[in-house]
Amino acid sequence: MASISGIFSSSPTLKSQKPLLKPTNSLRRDSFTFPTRSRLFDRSFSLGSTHSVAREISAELSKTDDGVLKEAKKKKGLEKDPRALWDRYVDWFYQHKDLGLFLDVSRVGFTGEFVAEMEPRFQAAFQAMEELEKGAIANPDEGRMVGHYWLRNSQLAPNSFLRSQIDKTLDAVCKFADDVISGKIKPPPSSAEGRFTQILSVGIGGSALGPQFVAEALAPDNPPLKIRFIDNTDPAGIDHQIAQLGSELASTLVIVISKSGGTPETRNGLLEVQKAFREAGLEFAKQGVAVTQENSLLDNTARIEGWLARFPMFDWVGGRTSEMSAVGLLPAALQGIDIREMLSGASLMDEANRITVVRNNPAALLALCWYWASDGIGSKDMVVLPYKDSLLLFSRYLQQLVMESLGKEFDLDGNRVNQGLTVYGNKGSTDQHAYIQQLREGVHNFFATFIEVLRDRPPGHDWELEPGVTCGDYLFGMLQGTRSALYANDRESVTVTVQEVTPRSVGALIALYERAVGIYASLVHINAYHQPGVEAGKKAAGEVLALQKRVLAVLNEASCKEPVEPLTLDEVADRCHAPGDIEMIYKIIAHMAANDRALIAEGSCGSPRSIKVFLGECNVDELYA
Ligand SMILES: O=P(O)(O)OC[C@H]1O[C@H](O)[C@H](O)[C@@H](O)[C@@H]1O
Repeated sequence: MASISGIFSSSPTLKSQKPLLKPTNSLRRDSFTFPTRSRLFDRSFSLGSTHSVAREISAELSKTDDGVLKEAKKKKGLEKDPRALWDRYVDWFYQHKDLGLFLDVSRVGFTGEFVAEMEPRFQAAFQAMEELEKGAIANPDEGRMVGHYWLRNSQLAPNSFLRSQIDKTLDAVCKFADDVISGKIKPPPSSAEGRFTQILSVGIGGSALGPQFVAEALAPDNPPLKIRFIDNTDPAGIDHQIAQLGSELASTLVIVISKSGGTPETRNGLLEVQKAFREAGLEFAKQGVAVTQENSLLDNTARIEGWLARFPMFDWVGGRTSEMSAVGLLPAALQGIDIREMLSGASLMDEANRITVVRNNPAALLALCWYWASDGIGSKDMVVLPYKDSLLLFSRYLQQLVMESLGKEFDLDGNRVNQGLTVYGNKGSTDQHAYIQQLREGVHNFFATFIEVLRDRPPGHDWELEPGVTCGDYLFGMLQGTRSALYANDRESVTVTVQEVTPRSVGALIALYERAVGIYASLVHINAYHQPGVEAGKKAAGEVLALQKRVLAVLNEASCKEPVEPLTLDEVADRCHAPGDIEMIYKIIAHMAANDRALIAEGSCGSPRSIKVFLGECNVDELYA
């Protein structure tokens, strides 16, 4: 059994230390050294203050009148002269030679005047990013550092403790994956296979989207372990995944991923999977792996129940930027994906994104385009169109990365701004046969991002399906044609080109968009690293379930009477002392009735005022509970 619990050291988190600290205003961030942990805390907090200098600059700049943007847009339509457009293409063309990645922003109409106007904001954003990477409290509301960039270059981590956490985890992930693939770590002998053949990943949001995207993009045709996902609390969806595994459940490694370790959907998925294991006579603990923060509910459960392995999630890595932590690396490595190459692609991209000249910094160029195209307020949606089947899930992955990061009600100073940038898209050319009609001719509420992959097939496999033309040439033609047709109708677009879909280029793409989001957030002066809005929905869901328990108690009491007393909705609401919640009570009862947990005595759910309801079975014990 692989036990990596040593990785969960008992060191306190930075967050728990914060109240002990005294803010300083030192700006001499480069002169710090960190021989002891207490110095580390001092430093991170003083950098927090330094970070606020960049914030202040950015706050001032964000007050700048955006009249320039409007004026520039009015004056200048999109360039249509082919030679001038070619010049623009070449002038703004970005290439990263080592990564084989190119960025074309020529089909976004920003002007030189606009770029000059934005320059101070970009410089403030670069400064904020530098401070973030050095360990500033860049997520002020949650008092957290933001360290996903350290995951692909641990040397950047602000102290040796964090560095060793990163390195040890990466080594543990690689070793565990090697041992599972080689059969050194096996399922219990009851498995016919004698080795693990399947992964069932249980997680949601940032604990699912990265692993799903990477699996779709990079898993080989015959991976050492195949992967499936439970990323919801939909019972039918869960049953489907378990049914598909069939007898291979005995050789399935279940990876439960949750940073917080308390997300209800993930907990439910785990409970459902554990039930399936019990029913199949299997011992879950021997096949269960947890990826979560130290001492979370999930971590404690896994430790107490003696699961096969546990891997850490760090406080300073957000869910939506966790693909390069154990969250993404463990499932990827188990599928035979070269995770060190992914990390190296991301690291190279990070280096490029540290350049403080906008036109030479690909993430800054993207942020510039987003700002121009959506007026810095998300007035246009970003449609992401990868012309490559394996990148299908990129837009879904970006949806969380971009929308959860940028969709904010308040800016860093508490002003109501209702920021955001809507992302959607599937893939080309498939979408040309679905909604591109509207993009070309309909409501003009978007800009496009084409993701182009130059290599069609592995070398030696191509053939001409008509003289001089391959299947991949069609895909290429469709992309170029759509890009031109949209532009001809004043629809702007960005094109990101990679040579091939490889662990390196996928790592680079993830890093590119992570940084673009961070820079854009600075430009519009918001915190990209928290998600307060998500809590409102979770709280409301909890309230619905609490109300359901009261409804059940009321119905149970009436159903235990002799004779049974069917109740109207008004009666249920009164007895729950919740007359204002009658609509929700109706929905709760309709849901229970559809699942045979409540019986309708009179009327039908289609006519809410007419129904009288009771429970098929009364539970006397509960009456006195
Ligand atoms: O990883 P977990 O703690 O289970 O969280 C899973 C997801 O839940 C939330 O709703 C957050 O908004 C996401 O950012 C997060 O990725």
